[in-house]
Amino acid sequence: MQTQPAASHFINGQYVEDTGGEAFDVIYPATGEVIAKMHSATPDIINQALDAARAAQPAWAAMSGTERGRILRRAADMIRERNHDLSILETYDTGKPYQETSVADATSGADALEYFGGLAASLTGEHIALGDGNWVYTIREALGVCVGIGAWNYPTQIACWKGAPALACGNAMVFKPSETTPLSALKMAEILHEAGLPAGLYNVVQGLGDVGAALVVDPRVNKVSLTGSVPTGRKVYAAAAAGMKHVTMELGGKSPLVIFDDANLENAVSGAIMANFYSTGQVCSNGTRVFVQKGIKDAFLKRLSERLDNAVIGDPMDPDTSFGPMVSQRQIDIVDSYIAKGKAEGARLAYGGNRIDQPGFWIQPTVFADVTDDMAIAREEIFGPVMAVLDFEDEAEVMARANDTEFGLAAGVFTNDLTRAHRVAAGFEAGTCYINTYNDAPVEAPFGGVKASGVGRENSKAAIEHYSQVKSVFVRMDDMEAPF
Ligand SMILES: NC(=O)C1=CN([C@@H]2O[C@H](COP(=O)(O)OP(=O)(O)OC[C@H]3O[C@@H](n4cnc5c(N)ncnc54)[C@H](O)[C@@H]3O)[C@@H](O)[C@H]2O)C=CC1
Repeated sequence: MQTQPAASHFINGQYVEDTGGEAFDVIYPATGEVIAKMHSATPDIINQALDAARAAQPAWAAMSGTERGRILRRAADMIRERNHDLSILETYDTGKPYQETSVADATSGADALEYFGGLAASLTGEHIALGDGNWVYTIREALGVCVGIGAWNYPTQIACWKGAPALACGNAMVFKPSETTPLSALKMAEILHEAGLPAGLYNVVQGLGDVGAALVVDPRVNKVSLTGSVPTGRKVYAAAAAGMKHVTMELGGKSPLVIFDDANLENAVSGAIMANFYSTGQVCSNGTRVFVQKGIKDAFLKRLSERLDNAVIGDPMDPDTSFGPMVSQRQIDIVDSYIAKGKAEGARLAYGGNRIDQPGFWIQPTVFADVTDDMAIAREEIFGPVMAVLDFEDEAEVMARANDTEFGLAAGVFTNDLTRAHRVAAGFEAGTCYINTYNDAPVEAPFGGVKASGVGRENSKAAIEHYSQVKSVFVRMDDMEAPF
């Protein structure tokens, strides 16, 4: 497959290069090979993208929602038709197994375009009757130019989860992918324009944090949506606040997964696997603090080890492979350092813990048992395949411990006690909760965090609120009065 794109950026409906920008390599995580060479956006490229977005947006907002939606839904169909090639590209970009990318990346992007394309025609204001025959009507308006900044774990999905609601509401988008995974957003831009999106409405510019920072502070930008870490989120939120811009912050987490001893053990083990090892643990909502009630601790750890033995670790392009490499040298080094900390702090290594000796960024699925709340592996986001298993005795104790974190992205519970399940979900300080399941993220449901994990919601009708604003128009039918 040709992994080198025609150029680094996609602006005003076409590929654009500027070799004056800092060069960086794209690496296939499974082998460490360079698969593309890119250039970071120069100030001129950033200017071109924002000017194009600014120029194209008013006419797009003036189109009917039905027309806008038709283009998004056409793009969704094209993504599905090309799912195989897009999934291979995503595997090259991220290292995630084709078994995953073929069902969870381009397809999830298509879901977003289909969903928001469907909603576009239904975005209306309301009529509000006042006394004496006077009234107000509201108009749901686009914000203008939205900037999207992506993380490296779900590059296609993030490009679409931000682009689809933005475009459906009549905005233009300038998207900056993570410098680690810059390839697939370009394909999304290509497809959107092939589907009929007018030039200038979905632009992609490449670069590191400085390019993101330049976009955030630009006065031509009305909204910023970031998927990234909490430290980056704090910087971006503060910079956007100075310009009073709208924000969506999808940030990191250290989510709790609570398994009571009445749970279906096999399902609970499946939940813990999905909450820790899918995408080699590189999922923001992962339930990496697994609280297991003492009565089933030994059975849980035994069954978990047996199930982990079934992981197929190998060539990510092989459809049988179910566990791939980490995304980068930097990320595997972070994970390694946390494994060392876990050992040093006295946690018991119950599974894995070693790098796999081959080119690329390979590490075993890793489980620590006997973890306590104060350990670094129980407090900090690792963003890799490291599960921390903590013991607990009763519900009140585990709820206090589960919520004792600065994060609040997600939380899960496995139990067969119906009332307890809902009581626990109500008590979690988290934006996204799961009962007897984990890490589902369908486009129909709101997704996002509380506390340090974020602001705003992606997906669902809730996202519309974050990509549009309401104008109130007061209409007087009788005579206007004034004091003098
Ligand atoms: N809540 C969510 O929906 C998700 C959150 N994440 C979080 O993302 C993190 C991993 O992704 P990374 O790419 O390492 O995160 P990161 O925070 O290092 O980078 C995210 C993006 O922000 C850009 N950036 C960095 N500094 C910036 C600045 N000062 N101004 C503007 N942009 C800047 C980067 O170039 C990148 O595109 C994890 O913490 C993870 O939890 C990842 C996926 C989903």
